[in-house]
Amino acid sequence: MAPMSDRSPSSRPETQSESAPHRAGFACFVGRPNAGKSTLTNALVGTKVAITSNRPQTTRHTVRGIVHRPDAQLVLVDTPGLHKPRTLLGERLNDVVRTTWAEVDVIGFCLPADQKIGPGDRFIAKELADLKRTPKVAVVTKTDLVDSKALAEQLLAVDRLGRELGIEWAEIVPVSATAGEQVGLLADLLVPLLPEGPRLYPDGDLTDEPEQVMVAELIREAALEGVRDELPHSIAVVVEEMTPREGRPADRPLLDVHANVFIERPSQKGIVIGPGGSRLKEVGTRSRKQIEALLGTPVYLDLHVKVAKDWQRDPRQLRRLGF
Ligand SMILES: Nc1nc2c(ncn2[C@@H]2O[C@H](COP(=O)(O)OP(=O)(O)OP(=O)(O)O)[C@@H](O)[C@H]2O)c(=O)[nH]1
Repeated sequence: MAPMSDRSPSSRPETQSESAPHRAGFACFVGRPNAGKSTLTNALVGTKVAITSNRPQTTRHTVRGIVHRPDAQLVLVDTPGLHKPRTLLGERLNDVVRTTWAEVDVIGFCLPADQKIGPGDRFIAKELADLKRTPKVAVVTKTDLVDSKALAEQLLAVDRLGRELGIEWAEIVPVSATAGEQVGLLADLLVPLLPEGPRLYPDGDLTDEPEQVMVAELIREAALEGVRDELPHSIAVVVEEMTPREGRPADRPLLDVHANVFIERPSQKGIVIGPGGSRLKEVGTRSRKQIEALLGTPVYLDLHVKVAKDWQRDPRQLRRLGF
């Protein structure tokens, strides 16, 4: 195994970027729900682009974050978790995941340091083993949650898993995205696995996800906070309109955002709206702040809760909701 080399971003000679060929390509993080994929994407990119939550399976859209370096451009594709499909939506999500895996230049397999490797991890690892050509980096996440002994054991367990399933890890890297530990090193190790080539996106781009989709994701994230476990899959958010308010002075702009929160059944309405509308108000306040931070402008957010009956099972509804 080749974990934890002592290379660090600061130890790289400045001149290397001039002599080494420029590399550019795509990487995606896979792993079971809650493995820390979105948080890691954000830490690498340095700004909030993917949606994190302490609830599983919140990442719906393929959100790309882009790491710009003098020597490379690393485009991160954040996929939903692969899981046992129970609905049409579940099947579509799994298709999205597999298609993404086959297209990227390198896959980062995220395994949390604080949890034993379980059936969920093995399920994904077996799928990875079938993808012979794509280099795979095992990323042991959340290292801040364990001591060094437990971390060492986890690194060995990951090594064993690879050997057992015939996966040759290009690297095994422990990171903590929240503490910012080894995040730069991970980028250093991913870059050499990318093909040589010019940059794929202009400098400064952080994501090519349309703003409306990111705004919808932020609202969805806020709407999922603190609700019952079964509700997450029943919520979809569509931003209907985002327009600058007319007649505002140039130094005090306001962006009007109109969004619909779709649920599957009328009985779920109460959960989302809360007593006297209190919950929805909270969701609005929380997501508005995030949207303002994302877009850098004050926002007026208008949220409506609507019932789209059994939207997860209806192909027509799925298309309308952006799946
Ligand atoms: N302590 C600690 N917590 C972390 C770290 N990375 C992620 N988390 C937490 O783990 C939870 C899940 O993180 P996410 O990044 O949303 O996980 P994910 O793999 O993208 O999850 P899905 O979207 O459900 O597939 C969140 O509560 C994060 O705050 C880390 O490095 N340290």
